[in-house]
Amino acid sequence: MKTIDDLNFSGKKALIRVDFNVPLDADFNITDDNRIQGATPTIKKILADGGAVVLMSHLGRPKEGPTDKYSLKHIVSHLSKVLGVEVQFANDCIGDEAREKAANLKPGEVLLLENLRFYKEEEKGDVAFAEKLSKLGEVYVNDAFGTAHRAHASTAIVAQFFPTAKYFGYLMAAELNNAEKVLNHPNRPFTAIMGGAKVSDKIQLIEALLDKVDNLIIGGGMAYTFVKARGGEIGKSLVEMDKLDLANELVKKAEEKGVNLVLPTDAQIADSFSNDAKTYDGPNDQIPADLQGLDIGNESSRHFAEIISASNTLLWNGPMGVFEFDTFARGTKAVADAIVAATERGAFSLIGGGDSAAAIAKFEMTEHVSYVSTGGGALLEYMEGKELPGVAAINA
Ligand SMILES: Nc1ncnc2c1ncn2[C@@H]1O[C@H](COP(=O)(O)OP(=O)(O)O)[C@@H](O)[C@H]1O
Ligand SMILES: O=C(OP(=O)(O)O)[C@H](O)COP(=O)(O)O
Repeated sequence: MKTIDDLNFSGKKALIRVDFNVPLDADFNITDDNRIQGATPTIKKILADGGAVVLMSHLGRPKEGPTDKYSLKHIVSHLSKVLGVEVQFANDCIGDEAREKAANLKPGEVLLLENLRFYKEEEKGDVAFAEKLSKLGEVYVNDAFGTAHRAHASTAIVAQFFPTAKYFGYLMAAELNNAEKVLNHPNRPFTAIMGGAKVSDKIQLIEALLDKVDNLIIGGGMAYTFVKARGGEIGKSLVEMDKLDLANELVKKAEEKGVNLVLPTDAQIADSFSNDAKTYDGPNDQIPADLQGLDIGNESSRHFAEIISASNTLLWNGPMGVFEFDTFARGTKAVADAIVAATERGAFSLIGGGDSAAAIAKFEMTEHVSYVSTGGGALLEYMEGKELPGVAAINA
């Protein structure tokens, strides 16, 4: 893997694709800067070498052209603080201003370009647009793991203009190494814990994992589709009626492959989708018609924790319940606690997926697991065995 360690950036201008698609509140404060922190070592190494840095990113999914809401100018002051450098900003990612500011950049200086997605050419992977971007640096670095599953102008196409001067940043390298370690060199037993809302989002990952894991724990909203498929009564719980056969097939496949597929047995049953709901723990296949399961029950939490405790590699994707409400965060917290305890006695734990990372952050456990991925969709696609365009473009 060609990383930025293979080059001394002294006197060089690096064009770095980062993923600064960070969550902002109504006052444009960054609510989670994991992705900015993640790209910092790459930027600092290049500056320390005596190089200059031009940063490019998208923010959100702007529909039509420049909008204040999606401007990257909102992150400049925070980024300056994190880097300890006064970051310059270009109000457009291409054009005269960007060109001049990039041309005048001195060693040790950093320029951030405006949101790439203000041009539809970015997502279309337009070659002419990529070429314009390529003029802003002499070396191309991709450190945008969170966007590596997109074949966009700045993540993939631009690399062709740097045939001998394209490198992976440290974040990209760390993400790929950790994902690879879990997938291909896990210490056993290897347990995957899947949760979240929908089976349909995770189906390919579940199938791919059946060839890799010893235990596959399924919790969260998606577990009810499995319970329903077995003929259980799940009340108003989340279900995908068109995925019942698929759920049964997955259970059968797991049996054939000798994978221990573990479903919850009880649920925290609620009378409404709210933090103030009245709740009780009961069997998740006997939920009254007007009620719904919004978390796994305590019996399931204990069972999941036992399996996690006995594991040496852990992959967690998706919460066990509606953890955004404290009332339904108990199961997710129990799983997080078990993962932290296993990590402390030497297991390797990889946390992926936007909501699992948010849950770990909410419980202030980010420092107590082995690795929290900055990728949601990108990590899932990598784990499913797909080639990521952002990775392929550097390796080409
Ligand atoms: N039992 C449940 N009923 C309804 N929603 C649930 C349930 N369990 C989890 N969820 C919701 O699933 C969402 C996360 O799903 P998903 O996006 O698939 O996870 P991730 O982003 O980690 O991949 C969370 O917002 C959570 O509230
Ligand atoms: O937030 C992102 O991905 P994620 O929602 O899968 O974590 C990336 O920045 C990619 O954004 P996109 O899904 O709009 O291409």
